[in-house]
Amino acid sequence: MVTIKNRVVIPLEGAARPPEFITFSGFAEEHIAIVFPALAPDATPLVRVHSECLTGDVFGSQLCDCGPQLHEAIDVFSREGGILLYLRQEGRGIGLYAKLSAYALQKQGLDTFEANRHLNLPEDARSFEPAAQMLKALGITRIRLLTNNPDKTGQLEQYGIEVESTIPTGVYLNPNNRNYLEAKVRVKKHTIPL
Ligand SMILES: Nc1nc2c(ncn2[C@@H]2O[C@H](COP(=O)(O)OP(=O)(O)OP(=O)(O)O)[C@@H](O)[C@H]2O)c(=O)[nH]1
Ligand SMILES: [Zn+2]
Repeated sequence: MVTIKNRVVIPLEGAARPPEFITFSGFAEEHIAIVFPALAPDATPLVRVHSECLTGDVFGSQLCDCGPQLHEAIDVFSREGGILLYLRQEGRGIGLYAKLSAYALQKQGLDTFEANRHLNLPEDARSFEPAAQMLKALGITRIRLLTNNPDKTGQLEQYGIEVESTIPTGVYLNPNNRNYLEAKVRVKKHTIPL
């Protein structure tokens, strides 16, 4: 059973009201929930389930859209409140080194999913069960979800979270991530209007 371990308030640059960073017991990875105080506490919570992307989240890589999606969530939640579940699932769960190997293959023409398979790894190794477990530990079973990925919505429902509505993120297209975004739409049916 996943339970809350600790809560600590951390002021963030640009966030008028500081969020709580929440740690958990019950899974191996160090997933965290970042809870921004809600303006309307009775409304269904707005949630972003974000998979770690060191290159995009920290360094602003243009090969994906993770960085701007993360910052969009932080901006919106800073204003309205919301819950950011930051999952330590680098590279769709295959890890950082494997993701960088997959990037090398993508430079040779494979798409993001073919590249994982070429490395004998799953196209997408993520389970979103920990996200559902974290929400339940926070006492939340009904959410509004910020995502373009239908698999996230489906898995959260499967693990007992009612997704009242799905809200798409912005479209963060640039010349370097077009192939990546097109593959997500073509293969995994992401709802990105390209
Ligand atoms: N293996 C691999 N992982 C990638 C690649 N590009 C980004 N990632 C990882 O993909 C994850 C983000 O997944 P996405 O499919 O972009 O988006 P999503 O989180 O499923 O869906 P959204 O909620 O709409 O953002 C992060 O863990 C990134 O590190 C890549 O080319 N190869
Ligand atoms: Zn990324």
